[in-house]
Amino acid sequence: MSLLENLDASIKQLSGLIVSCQPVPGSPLDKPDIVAAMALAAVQAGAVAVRIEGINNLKATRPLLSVPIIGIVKRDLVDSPVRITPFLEDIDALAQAGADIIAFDGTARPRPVGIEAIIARIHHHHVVAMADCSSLEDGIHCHRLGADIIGTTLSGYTTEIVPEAPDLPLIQALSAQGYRVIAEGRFNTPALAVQAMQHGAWAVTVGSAITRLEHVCQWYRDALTRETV
Ligand SMILES: CC(=O)N[C@H](C=O)[C@@H](O)[C@H](O)[C@H](O)COP(=O)(O)O
Repeated sequence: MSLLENLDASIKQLSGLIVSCQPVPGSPLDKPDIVAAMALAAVQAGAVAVRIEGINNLKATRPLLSVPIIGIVKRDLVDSPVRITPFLEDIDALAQAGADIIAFDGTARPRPVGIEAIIARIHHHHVVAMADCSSLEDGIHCHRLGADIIGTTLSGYTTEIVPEAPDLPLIQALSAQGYRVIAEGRFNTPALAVQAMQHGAWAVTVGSAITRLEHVCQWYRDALTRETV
C-alpha cells in the first residue's frame, strides 16, 4: 500500500484531523523538543498526521512518531513572496530528515525555482508532494504538474488583508475536480473543521487554534476587551 492509500484508510477510520505544530517564531515554545512534544500530544489525541516547519524541528519530531509528517521549510526571501519550501535543497533536507509529505508554495507568484522542478525533486525522493495553493487556478495548475495533494493553505495570504473566515468555496471547487484536498488556514473551531469536511476536504489541518498559544490568548483578550469595556 502506498503512503497515500494508507492515509486514505486512516483518514476514513479516524477524524481526518492534521495538526500543524508551528509555534509563533521567537515564542518560548519555539524549540524543537517542545514542537516534538506538541506533535506527540496531538497524535496521542487522535491527529492522523502533523505538519512541521524546519529541519531541526523535524529531526526532533520524527523519532517520536510513526504517523505521516508533512514537512516544510519557511524562508523570507528578498526577491520573492514565496515562503514555503522555495528551494530544492530544502526538499533534500526535509526528505533526509524523514518527511513523508513535503508541502511547497503552489501559487503563481514570482519564485526562485519552478513548480515543476519542485515536484520532480519531491518525487525523486519518493515523497508525496503537497501544493499549498491560494486559488482554484493554482490547484489546477499544480495538479496538472503532478502534485498529489492540494492544500488551501495560502488562500487569503496573497493579498493585503487576510479574511477572518476560511475559504470553504475553494475546498468545494478543488474537491469537485476530484483532487485530494487538505483544508488549511483559519479553521479555528471544531465547527469550521466539520464544515471543511462537509465541503469535500480529504483532511483538515489546524495550526493556530491548537498550537499557537499566543494567538488563542489574543482571541480571548480581544473578546474580553470588546465585551467588558
Ligand atoms: C499562510 C501560512 O504561511 N501558513 C502556514 C503554513 O504552514 C502556517 O503559518 C499556518 O499556521 C498553517 O497553515 C495552519 O493554518 P492555521 O494556523 O490558520 O490553522
